[in-house]
Amino acid sequence: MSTELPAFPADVKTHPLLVIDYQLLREADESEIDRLWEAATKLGFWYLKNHGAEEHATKMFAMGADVMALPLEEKMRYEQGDDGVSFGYKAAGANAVNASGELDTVEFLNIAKDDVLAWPKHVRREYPQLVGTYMEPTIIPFVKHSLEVNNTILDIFNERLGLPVGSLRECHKKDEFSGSEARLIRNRITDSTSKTAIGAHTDFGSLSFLHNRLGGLQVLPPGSEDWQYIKPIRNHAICNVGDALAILSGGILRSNIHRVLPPPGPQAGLERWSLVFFTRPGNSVVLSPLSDASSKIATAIKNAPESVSHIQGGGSTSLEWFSRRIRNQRIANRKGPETWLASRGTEAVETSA
Ligand SMILES: O=C(O)CCC(=O)C(=O)O
Ligand SMILES: [Fe+2]
Repeated sequence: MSTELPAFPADVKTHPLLVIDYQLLREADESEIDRLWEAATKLGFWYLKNHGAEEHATKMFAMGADVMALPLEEKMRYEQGDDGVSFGYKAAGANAVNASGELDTVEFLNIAKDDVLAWPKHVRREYPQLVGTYMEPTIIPFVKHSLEVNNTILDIFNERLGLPVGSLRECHKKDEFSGSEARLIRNRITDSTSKTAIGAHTDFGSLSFLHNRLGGLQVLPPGSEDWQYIKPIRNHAICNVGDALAILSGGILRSNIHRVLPPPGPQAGLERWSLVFFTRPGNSVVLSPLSDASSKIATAIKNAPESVSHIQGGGSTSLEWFSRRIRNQRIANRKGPETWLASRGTEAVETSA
């Protein structure tokens, strides 16, 4: 993909994020860890620099361009289906973006971390053959690096949450099947500059490691009525906390609602590509606050206002949580606005209020 993209417009309001230096996190720099903690607990989004994944991401975008150029008929042979499984291809228009059932405009390719780590075996599903040619040079290095970055951050949160060493790692075991996946996203040029590409949502899992080249991502900051753009910054990833970690931490870590629109200003009219690695808990992990393991989490739950009771997760397993959310956003499963509501995670209370 060309790096000569038009700049993000200067006259569009953006929401600033703290810039966290991954190398400093690795060196256990206390003041950097303080800043990460502030970002993760207040908004739940931050920029990450010096993360070492930039080259891997560039190669992933090239892989994505190649694979997405396959005929639709070929991609549809690997479609994710309507049963609440994410892995595989998702065509544009297969998901709702809101309760009235408007259609999304993005296509995805979701590659399971379990298939990547087991390669050349397929343990979760098959992908277009072309994907296989990119496994060793491109996909495996990207996924391994992304896991390393997210695990480093999980270990920091583990300590700050006062959990026994390794508790969060135990919830995200490398060898347990999970919903963890790499996602390549293409938003084709549409004739609208305002049509929602991905509807408002919180991420389903624990940590998302996102690579953006063009604008379009927006957050609804806590207490705000206005959606605000997150400006892509070269060589900076965007990281955010998802529902699973918000629930496990008793709401101390924030899973913030976000959405994607077509790129703004002079970037409008360009195809938008993005890339995410999602770290999600092992399928068997029960999504409930880890109150028994941490007095900080127990206190957070005790003091939580009634309005955030959704943060308790309801005790479903990670697999159930994840499947429910995916299944109910599929337009093929839509019965009415209730289907959209059934796809909601920790954003439910805030958005329906
Ligand atoms: O494309 C983006 O910038 C964000 C994608 C996203 O929010 C998601 O896939 O969950
Ligand atoms: Fe997201």
